[in-house]
Amino acid sequence: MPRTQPNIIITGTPGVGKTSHCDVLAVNTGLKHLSINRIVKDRGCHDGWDDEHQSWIVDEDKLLDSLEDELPLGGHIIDWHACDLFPKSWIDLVVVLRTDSTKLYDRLKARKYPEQKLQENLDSEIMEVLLDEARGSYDQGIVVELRSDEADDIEGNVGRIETWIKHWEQDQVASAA
Ligand SMILES: Nc1ncnc2c1ncn2[C@@H]1O[C@H](COP(=O)(O)OP(=O)(O)OP(=O)(O)O)[C@@H](O)[C@H]1O
Repeated sequence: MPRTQPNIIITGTPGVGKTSHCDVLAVNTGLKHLSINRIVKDRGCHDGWDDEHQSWIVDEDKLLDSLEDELPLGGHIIDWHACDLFPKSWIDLVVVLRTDSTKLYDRLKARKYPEQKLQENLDSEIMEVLLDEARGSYDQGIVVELRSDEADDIEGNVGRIETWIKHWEQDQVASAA
């Protein structure tokens, strides 16, 4: 059955501002904010804790199994630092947030990230790893790169995404008529 509400991935390097964007977008649109980090932990979609990287070792099959009934229905904002595992047929828009490396350094430092993890994330942002992943996994037309340097960017970006949602929903109605 065609979706009446879209599924949107908000992705990017840790600290780039995904949660900050998703929280506002969820309030403004009523779409459901799915924090994949929280789902991995709460639904046990992992093979234990990785001490070195201070993160859960994600079991992608379990994660997809746990999402396969709800996600294809639409109406979700998917918040994660990876995007390539979600089937193309589930996803309508992929937003890759980007930020300046000095700003990212300050944000991760404020979160007391260990030096190695901080450096890995900085490298990942500089090398555009998430942007490449998004472009390699989805049609070019649905991948959008947005800046998340200043607090004002959040409001502007969310406004742009809300406009996109309205157009998407109008297109769905038009193509169903
Ligand atoms: N556009 C922005 N301008 C200024 N500060 C921001 C911006 N976006 C996020 N921040 C700040 O950066 C920090 C990290 O933001 P946030 O938790 O939203 O990032 P994230 O990408 O969701 O991180 P993670 O992947 O680790 O969950 C927070 O302190 C937040 O207030």
